[in-house]
Amino acid sequence: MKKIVFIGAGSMAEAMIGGWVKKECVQANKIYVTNRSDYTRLMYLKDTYGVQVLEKLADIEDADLLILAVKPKDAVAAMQSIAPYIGDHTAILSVLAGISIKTIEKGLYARPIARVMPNTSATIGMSASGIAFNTRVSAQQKKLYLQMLSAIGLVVEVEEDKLHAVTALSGSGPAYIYYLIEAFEKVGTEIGLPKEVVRQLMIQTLAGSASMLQSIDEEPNALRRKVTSPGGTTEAGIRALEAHHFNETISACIKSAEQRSRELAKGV
Ligand SMILES: NC(=O)C1=CN([C@@H]2O[C@H](COP(=O)(O)OP(=O)(O)OC[C@H]3O[C@@H](n4cnc5c(N)ncnc54)[C@H](O)[C@@H]3O)[C@@H](O)[C@H]2O)C=CC1
Ligand SMILES: O=C(O)[C@@H]1CCC=N1
Repeated sequence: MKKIVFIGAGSMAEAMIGGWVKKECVQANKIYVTNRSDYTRLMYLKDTYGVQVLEKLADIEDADLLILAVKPKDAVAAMQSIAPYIGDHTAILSVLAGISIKTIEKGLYARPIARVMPNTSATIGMSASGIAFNTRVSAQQKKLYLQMLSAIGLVVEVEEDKLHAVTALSGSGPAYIYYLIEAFEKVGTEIGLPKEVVRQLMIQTLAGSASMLQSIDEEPNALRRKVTSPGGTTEAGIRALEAHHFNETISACIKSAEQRSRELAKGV
């Protein structure tokens, strides 16, 4: 691909650009960025990653790929602004939460469209992404998208409707984990450790547990049992989690996010 244009230059665009440039998967000078009005932000991306700033919307005409990366509420306006200039051969990759392939086809006409739900860990090549395609995406294009997404982490192909679940779990997931670390830091300081020490200990604990799950062929439940001594500290902690409805809390979190993704699809 000679020209890839990001429509929207926020957190998710930066995470993908950062990941691709670092992994040398896409040459920075083939990536163009544009947004609604914040030119300083575009210059920051240019200076940091070596990407190009799109001079005017008409310059999308010869783009091979447009990446839709605005907020879902701005999607219709963004599509209306680019529709007059979009070239016949241009394919679309959307990272918009909720917004369906059908809506994108309505806004940008019949063309190859892929919807991906990455997460911000793309920055360090550790995204967990789900992807779905419309029928116009060729086998060769699919292969290319899967390669591009693999360069910034794990990618799993799913039916389009399942992207709501992917969004709720791994799209939003990093925020839940950061929230968890915030909670550990709060309580850790309450019971007498400096915040920095709590952070170090819990990041390592999180990374260690994730690596155990990746490298050892055992169920989470079995690994948990190995930590939990009868009558010990873990058992006391887990009992408190159960008493405070941990499973219901997680279930409410994921179902609310999934529901919100479905609402975004309806423009709510
Ligand atoms: N932030 C995240 O962790 C993830 C976000 N997403 C999706 O990525 C999309 C972008 O999210 P963020 O980067 O977090 O948002 P953001 O608010 O950081 O960035 C949005 C960008 O779109 C630009 N924009 C708004 N209207 C525009 C228009 N009409 N034309 C051109 N540019 C326009 C804004 O100026 C801004 O640069 C959303 O649809 C979100 O659902 C998907 C996965 C994870
Ligand atoms: O919060 C959001 O709507 C977006 C989608 C997944 C992560 N951030």
